Amino acid sequence: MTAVVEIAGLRKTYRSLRKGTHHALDGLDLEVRQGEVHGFLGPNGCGKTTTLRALLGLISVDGGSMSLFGQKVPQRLPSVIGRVGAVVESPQFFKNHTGRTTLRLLAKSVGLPRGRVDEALERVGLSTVADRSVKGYSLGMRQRLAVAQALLKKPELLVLDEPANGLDPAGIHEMRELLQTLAHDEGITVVVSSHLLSEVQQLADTMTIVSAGKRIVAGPVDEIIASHSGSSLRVRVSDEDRSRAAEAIESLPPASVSSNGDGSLIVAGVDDPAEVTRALAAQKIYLTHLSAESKNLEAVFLELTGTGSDDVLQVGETTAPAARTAPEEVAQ
Ligand SMILES: Nc1ncnc2c1ncn2[C@@H]1O[C@H](COP(=O)(O)OP(=O)(O)OP(=O)(O)O)[C@@H](O)[C@H]1O
Repeated sequence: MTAVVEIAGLRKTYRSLRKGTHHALDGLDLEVRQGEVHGFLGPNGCGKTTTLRALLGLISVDGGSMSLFGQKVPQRLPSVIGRVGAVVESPQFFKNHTGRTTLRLLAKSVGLPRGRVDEALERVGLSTVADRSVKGYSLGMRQRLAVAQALLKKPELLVLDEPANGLDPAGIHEMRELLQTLAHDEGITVVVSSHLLSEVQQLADTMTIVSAGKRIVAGPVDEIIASHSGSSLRVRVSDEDRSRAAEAIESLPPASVSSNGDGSLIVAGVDDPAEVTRALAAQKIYLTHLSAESKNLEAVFLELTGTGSDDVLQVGETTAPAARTAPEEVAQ
């Protein structure tokens, strides 16, 4: 499949008197293939927005190369930008206008036929509320209106920066369904940045995990999780049997046993739980609990990026990242 987005070795340095030199992008690579939903995942401040803004020609970079549909960016951006729909800044709307008027004005300003408006409203599921003023829209409806705005020009690539930010679970679900439909039914390539681990896990086909301006890993979401997740077993026995149980399990090479805060034994290196039950039964130790533990994307993400729980929101959390006081960009 053709690469729709190709970024190699991207560098962006910010300098300010107060904070000194900061490498927002430190040789970042990103590749997105046609027709996939690609999750661009990383903790707050790792460089996602900077990358997307650079790709869309909104900021300059200091090094590296970028292309869209095989055309060098920013040099050839004018020849391909018509194929890209993007929402990278928080969408601002005139609140007294209806959804339909908002899109009509936009379509008119860029010379698009009026018929596109109804089509776009239909695709994002806003047709029935199109004649209500935007001030009565929920955040999820506004996000969908922003996507409709990006869809007006019938893009082949849709770039969305944190589209789930601030949405409630129902809004996140709707956004996910919309983006998957656009990608899988209509063949639009979708790039979504996110710090919401569960969201990428549920939404994307492929992903790039970024930390401190660098790509840490990229590939199909399932493969990344599978290749980084080691399964383990959680075993519980009575308190008096616990140390004998640990010894019995450790006699099964290459098993290793560690204690968990709740009194369970966590066993790694044993694929077949029956081996554990056999080893314990041979010592006349009987289980009160046995279960398989598997790592989710959050555990993989924390392991790969080396980020602590202070740096990254937890699975399912939908709060917007804390506001940042960004020093002024200094021309390079
Ligand atoms: N205009 C600017 N001037 C100085 N530093 C900036 C500027 N814009 C971004 N940065 C810094 O560059 C780094 C990357 O920021 P960026 O917004 O790309 O991160 P992000 O991954 O999108 O995070 P978030 O999800 O919090 O927006 C951060 O440390 C940020 O403080």
